[in-house]
Amino acid sequence: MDDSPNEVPELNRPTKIDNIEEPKTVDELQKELDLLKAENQKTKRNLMWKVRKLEKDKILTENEKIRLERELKSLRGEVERFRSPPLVIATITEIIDDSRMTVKSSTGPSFLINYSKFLDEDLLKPGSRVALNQQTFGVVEVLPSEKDANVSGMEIEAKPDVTYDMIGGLDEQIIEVKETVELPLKHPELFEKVGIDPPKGILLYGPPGTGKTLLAKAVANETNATFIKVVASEFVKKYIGEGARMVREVFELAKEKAPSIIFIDELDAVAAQRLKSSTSGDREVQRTLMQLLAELDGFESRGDIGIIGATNRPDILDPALLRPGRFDRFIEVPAPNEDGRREILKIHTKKMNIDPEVRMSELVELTEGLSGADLKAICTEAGMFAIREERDHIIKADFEDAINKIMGKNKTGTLDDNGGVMFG
Ligand SMILES: Nc1ncnc2c1ncn2[C@@H]1O[C@H](COP(=O)(O)OP(=O)(O)OP(=O)(O)O)[C@@H](O)[C@H]1O
Repeated sequence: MDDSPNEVPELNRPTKIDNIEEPKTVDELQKELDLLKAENQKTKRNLMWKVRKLEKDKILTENEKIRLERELKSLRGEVERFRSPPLVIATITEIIDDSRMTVKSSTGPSFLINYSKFLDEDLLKPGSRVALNQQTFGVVEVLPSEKDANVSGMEIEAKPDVTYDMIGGLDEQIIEVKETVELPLKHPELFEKVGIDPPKGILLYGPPGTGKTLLAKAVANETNATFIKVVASEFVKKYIGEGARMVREVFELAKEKAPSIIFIDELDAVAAQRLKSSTSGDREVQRTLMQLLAELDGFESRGDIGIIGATNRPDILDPALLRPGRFDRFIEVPAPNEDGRREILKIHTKKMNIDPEVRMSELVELTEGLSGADLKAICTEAGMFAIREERDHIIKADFEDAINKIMGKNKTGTLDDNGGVMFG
């Protein structure tokens, strides 16, 4: 070791270290600082924008929450309403004083009940119909007159203008209907002479829109009968005892207007197989069905009243309804096959002004699986497309658009261009 005092020790001597960078100049540092500042500004702006968006989202979510709470409340109310027992219908027989009156309920017995002074006095008259709470027998509301109630559930036509030639693809069904409903109405003496009762009721069953109502109307037309249509689901809509009363009234009306055809659509609504009746709604359906059975059994089939039921669900019908002397003939009204569709399309395009390029066979092919009601809708729609384009005739594209619209999807098939008018 060398300890000479003149020598600077090794450690204190300035050395050059390779990997240390040259110090930055002030300018460079300033530039970096500016860059960082700009970066910070940008991040700050982004964050502020995000905060504003979140605040907006929060307000929207809060509004949505309020809306959903309101909806929940109204749905709860609705559920409560459905849970509440149906009301009893009664007719006022006498107003005793300003708080009491006597009523006769539609299920039979009479009651002396209290009523509120807040009800409209002008409406509270003997003969008015009121709805009563099932338990307390308090008057809940005064109902519109019976006539109004009837109109909503019943359709009456003196002589419908539907004829058999307006029905396509149901030739066999027409023959059967003629034999079972028309013949007894037109020639009751034939049955008398032979000594048998004419069939009372027939049941038309099949998918919706296939011509069941049309068939019933055509019979009424052919026999000059009044057509009375009721929709069975209307029987059991609201008030206890109302369904049975309506059934009674329909049969009374049919007798009054005889010859007549009673057409009961959606028969399954009151005639589904009896379940263990637990709710008062079920019991109401039962009562209505019992009344219907009683009317069917009770009236003498002299052939001047024909009863036609219709359903899409024959499988769920109560067998009691299908016994002899009730609805004992069943006629299937299926969706139309190829020939059926051709006939139906011919009927509905008869008066239409159609371009010769439209080929019937193509339309028949493209409409496989559709019902008579669908085919009618397609013809109407095709006409509408032509009107929209200010044409006075219907072209192939109109039909294609109409078929697509009715089928609810874009069918790929198109009509070919071979020409030839196929409409008769
Ligand atoms: N076979 C058919 N021939 C001609 N038009 C038909 C035919 N089937 C249905 N239509 C048309 O569809 C319309 C509805 O048919 P309709 O009311 O007879 O059907 P439905 O079987 O009684 O239906 P729902 O079961 O829905 O009561 C008719 O007014 C008619 O324009």
